[in-house]
Amino acid sequence: MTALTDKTAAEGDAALQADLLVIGFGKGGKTLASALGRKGQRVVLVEQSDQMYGGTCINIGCVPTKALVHRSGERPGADDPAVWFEKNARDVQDLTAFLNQKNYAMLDGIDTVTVVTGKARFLGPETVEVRAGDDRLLVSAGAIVVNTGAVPVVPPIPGLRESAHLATSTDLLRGTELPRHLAVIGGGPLGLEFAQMYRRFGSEVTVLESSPRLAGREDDDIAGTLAAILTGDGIRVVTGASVTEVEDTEGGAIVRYEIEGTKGEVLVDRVLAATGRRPATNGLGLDAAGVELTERGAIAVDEHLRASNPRVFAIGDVNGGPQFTYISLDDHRIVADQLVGSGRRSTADRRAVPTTTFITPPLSTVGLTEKAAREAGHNVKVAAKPVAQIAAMPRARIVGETRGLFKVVVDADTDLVLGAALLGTDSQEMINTIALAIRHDVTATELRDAIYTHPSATEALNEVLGLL
Ligand SMILES: Cc1cc2nc3c(=O)[nH]c(=O)nc-3n(C[C@H](O)[C@H](O)[C@H](O)COP(=O)(O)OP(=O)(O)OC[C@H]3O[C@@H](n4cnc5c(N)ncnc54)[C@H](O)[C@@H]3O)c2cc1C
Ligand SMILES: NC(=O)c1ccc[n+]([C@@H]2O[C@H](COP(=O)([O-])OP(=O)(O)OC[C@H]3O[C@@H](n4cnc5c(N)ncnc54)[C@H](O)[C@@H]3O)[C@@H](O)[C@H]2O)c1
Repeated sequence: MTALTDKTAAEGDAALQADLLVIGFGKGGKTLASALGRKGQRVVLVEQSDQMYGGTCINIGCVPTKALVHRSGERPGADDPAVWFEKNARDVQDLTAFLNQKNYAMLDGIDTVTVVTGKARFLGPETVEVRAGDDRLLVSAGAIVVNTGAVPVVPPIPGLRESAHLATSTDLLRGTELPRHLAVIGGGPLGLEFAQMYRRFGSEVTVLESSPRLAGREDDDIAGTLAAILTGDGIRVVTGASVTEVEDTEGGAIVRYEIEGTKGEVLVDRVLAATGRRPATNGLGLDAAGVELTERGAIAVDEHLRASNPRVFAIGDVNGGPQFTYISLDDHRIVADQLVGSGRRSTADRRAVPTTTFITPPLSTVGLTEKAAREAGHNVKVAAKPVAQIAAMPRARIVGETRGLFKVVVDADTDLVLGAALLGTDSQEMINTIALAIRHDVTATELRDAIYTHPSATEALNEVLGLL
């Protein structure tokens, strides 16, 4: 059993009985396993790959991408871009290897937690089989939490799946070669972060997005500023594009597309499929467990994240909720509350969940857009100012990043903040302050007149909200 777990090998067991079984080493699952293990519960945490201790975020998601985004802005002009990229890619891979081992040790170091490395599959409502090669272990548990994440979608574009040049985000993060020309199919957060970071490392980049514009949910002024920043960086952004075919040739892959009947094509050496991620439920044997799926293939859960089998919970990307690490973390709070708390916490408690797309400068949002607020019938006031014109925010000039637009949407009748879209330096920090204000009914006037540190980005609120 050594392939599965050192602890069972020592005891020679082929079956484990636990209070809690967590399938998948994601953010919510590992936090739950750690919390309940520290309370003395017998916990088994199963992860299918030793490359994934700690889950998507630290190994193939948030951490390596943001580390590369940061490093992409630091290239010394004279350096060979390919050499510089390779060095940085290796540095970031070292960082994720370090965090992976830290995560393993963090859980394995708890006496009552057993980390099992193998692929889990339900055999029945309360029994799971874990396999690694020829090794097999049966685990039964009072509560079972599925935290298996999501996997990239490769769209059914003729020639794409067969192309030698196809890459998922995971493939790119595990490589060290700088593409000469990268095509990115899909202009969502993942596509844009990769597009801009490769561009800044020195690749030519073409983004092919099927929607009529980028950031389709955002107001026109924010979406327009975003597009101008990306094209200003030399990224070719093609919107309204229907990608019709990918054909491998000697010189790379030809990606063909159409916009309203007009054909176009681009020759590239790498094609990133960035068209979303779907819940990872394949091979989990959910039928055997009596666990139902939604129409979109996620595990169907109630507001306490309980599945149709009441012993089973689903947390993180696999339950079809917003795909963010901090949502997986919050999911763990709800399940912990069910297992060892008051049982009152639920997904309905969530208000004003912020997002950040980590392009440079970052785009951070929370709550309603101006358009959505008007459509919802609010009497709307808007404060918006280009970052370059915000005199009270020297931070932008200090860090040499003055691009962007800050916009806050306020209810004119109540003075409460309805939403914000902050495209500008350090907005990934500022947005958390605005989200907290929305959640706790802090008014726009109070936010405007608050004392902020200097020179920070948040102090822009003193000036921008003064426009109301
Ligand atoms: C490139 C990229 C960048 C991202 N950037 C951000 C960001 O900046 N901020 C943000 O908040 N979110 C970001 N995300 C999204 C975020 O990473 C995910 O929403 C989050 O990691 C999901 O966590 P989770 O808890 O659902 O599970 P995951 O962390 O995905 O973990 C699931 C684990 O389950 C394992 N597993 C699957 N099936 C089995 C099985 N049958 N048996 C055993 N183990 C199994 C998998 O190997 C995996 O380790 C990014 C995602 C990607 C891909
Ligand atoms: N900073 C962050 O928080 C961050 C970063 C990366 C990823 N993520 C998460 O990971 C998940 C996956 O991200 P994503 O950007 O891949 O997914 P997404 O679903 O958010 O965006 C996919 C984009 O691809 C476009 N698209 C779909 N099919 C297409 C096609 N055939 N041709 C061209 N365009 C097409 C869609 O219109 C959309 O704009 C998201 O849920 C996101 O929340 C988060």
